[in-house]
Amino acid sequence: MTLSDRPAPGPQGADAAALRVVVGAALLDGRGQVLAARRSAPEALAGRWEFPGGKVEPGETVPAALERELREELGVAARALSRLPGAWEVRPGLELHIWSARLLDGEPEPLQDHDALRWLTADELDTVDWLPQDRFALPHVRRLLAGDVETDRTPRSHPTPQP
Ligand SMILES: Nc1nc2c([nH]c(=O)n2[C@H]2C[C@H](O)[C@@H](COP(=O)(O)OP(=O)(O)OP(=O)(O)O)O2)c(=O)[nH]1
Repeated sequence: MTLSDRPAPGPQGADAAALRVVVGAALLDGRGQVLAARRSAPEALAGRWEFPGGKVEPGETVPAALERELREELGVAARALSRLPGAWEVRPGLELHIWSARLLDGEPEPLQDHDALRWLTADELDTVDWLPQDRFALPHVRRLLAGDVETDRTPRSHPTPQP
């Protein structure tokens, strides 16, 4: 059972006030690859892989938070597309949501919080050491990737290796 199955907060909104969302991006390149990022901090999480993103600030929408985090952490412009099913507890009061996102401009770089980035195909999703909660999202990401190949034909914003 995921946290999405819980009853909605009561009319006072007390649960909602206590609950914070961290949003991760399944950032697609339009060619069937998704970006994974290796955390550099804190020490307990360093070396584990995640979907780049961060906590939604008070008063901010989830898509806006995602787009802001991708600008700050990776230096890219991206558009949040839609939320994947599920919500997973990171710790009490903090739950993880994953959204699909499209890279619009820029080449992702590990500017903040990460020390490595990898574009992964569906077949490569299991080749990195994901944070535990992120593993629950992988079946949804795999489905997303199956529908991502050549969905748009605009030039990729990250370079193709030359022979
Ligand atoms: N960004 C991100 N965080 C994740 C994922 N999976 C997962 O368990 N987490 C956890 C790691 C952290 O405990 C927490 C997010 O914290 P964060 O440090 O990335 O948030 P933030 O960028 O907003 O940083 P701060 O304002 O707290 O300094 O959620 C994921 O896929 N992406």
